[in-house]
Amino acid sequence: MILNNSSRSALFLLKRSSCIQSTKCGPPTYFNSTFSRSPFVSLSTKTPSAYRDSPRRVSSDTLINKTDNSNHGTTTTEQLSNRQKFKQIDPPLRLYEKLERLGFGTLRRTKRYQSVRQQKTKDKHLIPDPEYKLPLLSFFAGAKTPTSFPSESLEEIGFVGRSNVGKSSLLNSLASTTIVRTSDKPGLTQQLNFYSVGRLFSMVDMPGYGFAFVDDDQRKQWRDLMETYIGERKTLKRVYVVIDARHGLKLADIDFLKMLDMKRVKFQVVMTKCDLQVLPTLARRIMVVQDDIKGFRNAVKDVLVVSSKTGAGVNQMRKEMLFLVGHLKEKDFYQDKNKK
Ligand SMILES: Nc1nc2c(ncn2[C@@H]2O[C@H](COP(=O)(O)OP(=O)(O)OP(=O)(O)O)[C@@H](O)[C@H]2O)c(=O)[nH]1
Ligand SMILES: [Mg+2]
Repeated sequence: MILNNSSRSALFLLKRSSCIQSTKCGPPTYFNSTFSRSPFVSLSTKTPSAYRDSPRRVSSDTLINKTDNSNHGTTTTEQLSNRQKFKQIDPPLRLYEKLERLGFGTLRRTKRYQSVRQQKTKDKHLIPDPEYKLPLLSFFAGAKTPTSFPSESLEEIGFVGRSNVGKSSLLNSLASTTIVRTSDKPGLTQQLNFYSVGRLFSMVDMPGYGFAFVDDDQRKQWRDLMETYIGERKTLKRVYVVIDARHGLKLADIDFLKMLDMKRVKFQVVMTKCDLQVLPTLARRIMVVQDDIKGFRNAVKDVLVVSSKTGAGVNQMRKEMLFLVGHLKEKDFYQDKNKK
């Protein structure tokens, strides 16, 4: 029998379907799935991004709910995966404006953000903040045990966070220097390092917590050292909890925040490495983090956003620090400098 092209492919499809249904070929996994994808759709032909967004990657609960007829095709918030929920967060326009002003890029030219752009062009009288500079940074003490803490004199600001999150780099960036040692390998800072900022105040760089590559004894020793310092230091004015903007607050961070709250130490979350996020994702991440810290009594509600690499947001952080240690007058700090 001579077959033309179309009857050949029809025969091929018929054979393939009977093969899938027969046990000889092994049970195809997607047959049990509630997701009704045609078994003949070749996954390899999909683009990576399409594959990423494919319902196959969504948790099974979501999948089941999505195909549930009782919902009449609608999907409620509870049925969405965390990733989908994250994408649905709609940050307010003023947050985008703030991030643009801090130097975190500009919004894409989409219809959705047109109103922000129009609003911006109307604001012709924007006066940027002056450039704040910190005096020379100098290392004056390193402490591996509480007995080697230097005597209390200047007010201190501590920097904590998970390993490799960018604490030491942030100190360098704030003080426009490179004297603090940094590394792309976690666990470089292994003691409390005290740096004086001229005669204004001191910054204390601390080891990272939640570091899986050091042994438990070492980790406990660092944790005890930090807890003792934070709990007993009278000159400690504020603790900056540095987190990676790509990850938000992790369990180790929450655990540390609980300890700070218990010791009634005022702390503020600083999101760094913000250059590695696109603007809408960064804005959403900020909203999630702000929501996460709502329950902490000693948390400063505003989250600081910086990039040590590009310097975005660093000037704003310097301004906050100078105000905190009393070197910036209240009227200069609170005055809305952006309006005439
Ligand atoms: N892209 C980018 N990379 C950063 C930023 N800040 C720090 N890094 C990089 O992150 C890595 C870790 O930086 P460190 O400052 O050593 O991190 P750390 O938190 O002090 O690490 P430990 O001392 O090990 O706890 C380095 O390779 C830095 O170059 C940032 O804002 N943007
Ligand atoms: Mg470090």
